[in-house]
Amino acid sequence: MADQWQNAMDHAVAIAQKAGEVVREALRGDRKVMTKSSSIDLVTQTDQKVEQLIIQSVKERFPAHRFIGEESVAAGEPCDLTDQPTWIIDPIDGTTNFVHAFPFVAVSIGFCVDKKVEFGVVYSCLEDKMFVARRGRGAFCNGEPLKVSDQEDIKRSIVVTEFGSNRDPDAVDRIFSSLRKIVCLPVHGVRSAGTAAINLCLVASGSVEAYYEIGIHVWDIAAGSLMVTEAGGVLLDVEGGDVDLMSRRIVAANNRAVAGQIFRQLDAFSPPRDDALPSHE
Ligand SMILES: O=P(O)(O)O[C@H]1[C@H](O)[C@@H](O)[C@H](O)[C@H](O)[C@@H]1O
Ligand SMILES: [Mg+2]
Ligand SMILES: [Mg+2]
Repeated sequence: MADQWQNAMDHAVAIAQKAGEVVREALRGDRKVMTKSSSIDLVTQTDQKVEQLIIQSVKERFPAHRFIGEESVAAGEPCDLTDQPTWIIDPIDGTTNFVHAFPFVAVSIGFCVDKKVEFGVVYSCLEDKMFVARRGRGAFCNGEPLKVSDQEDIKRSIVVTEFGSNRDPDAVDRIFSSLRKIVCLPVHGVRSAGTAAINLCLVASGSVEAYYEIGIHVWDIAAGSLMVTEAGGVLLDVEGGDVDLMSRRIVAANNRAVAGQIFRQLDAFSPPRDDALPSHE
């Protein structure tokens, strides 16, 4: 059966590729760094330029579609997810990596209809890996199908997480207490790529068993979350309920056994929801 969203997905892949060229080119020159909510919440002109490039090109092709973009929300646009076709864009996921030339930087484009992610595109620009997932049709990296790890024991797993940009002492204490419990299970290892989108692709690829984070935003995870489920993995909230893309909390794992062993260690907290803020932190 023909795929209703094939044209949009092809467009997303093409524009992610083009955005990746802009990111790679920008890495060859100086990067002017600005800050958003705090001194460690970074943004560059490249983040803004890439977001505009993506939005303009999608608008020309699909004028009725809506957008949630990280840098547009930072500039005061609403973060409203309706039932209408909506592109959810993180122009550079891993801006801190980009600023420091730490080599994991992604362009992340999710596409939702009726609040469900229909497709996700994550382009890992420096690895030149194009991850694509289509709801009900699988997840792929450079055309090769992705499959999660079949490990069921957290003690034989690698877990990925991030510290994020929240330095509120209570949040930092909870992040460390959760991490301590996970490290001491013990797990084989803990890693951080510095980008939620790539972390989710690592779960989808079977390179790690799980990823969790509190404090991410919908644009960090919209595309990568579908990569995980289409590769056979699961998503949960950090307290074990259903994942909510606007809640800023996620556990992504290869299976329910590992996801359950993760969320039970977590000292959960609730940052302000993406859909409850006039503009994001
Ligand atoms: O702001 P960008 O788009 O680079 O995204 C974020 C990452 O994706 C998080 O996992 C990560 O923890 C950081 O909060 C980072 O800000
Ligand atoms: Mg991001
Ligand atoms: Mg970003």
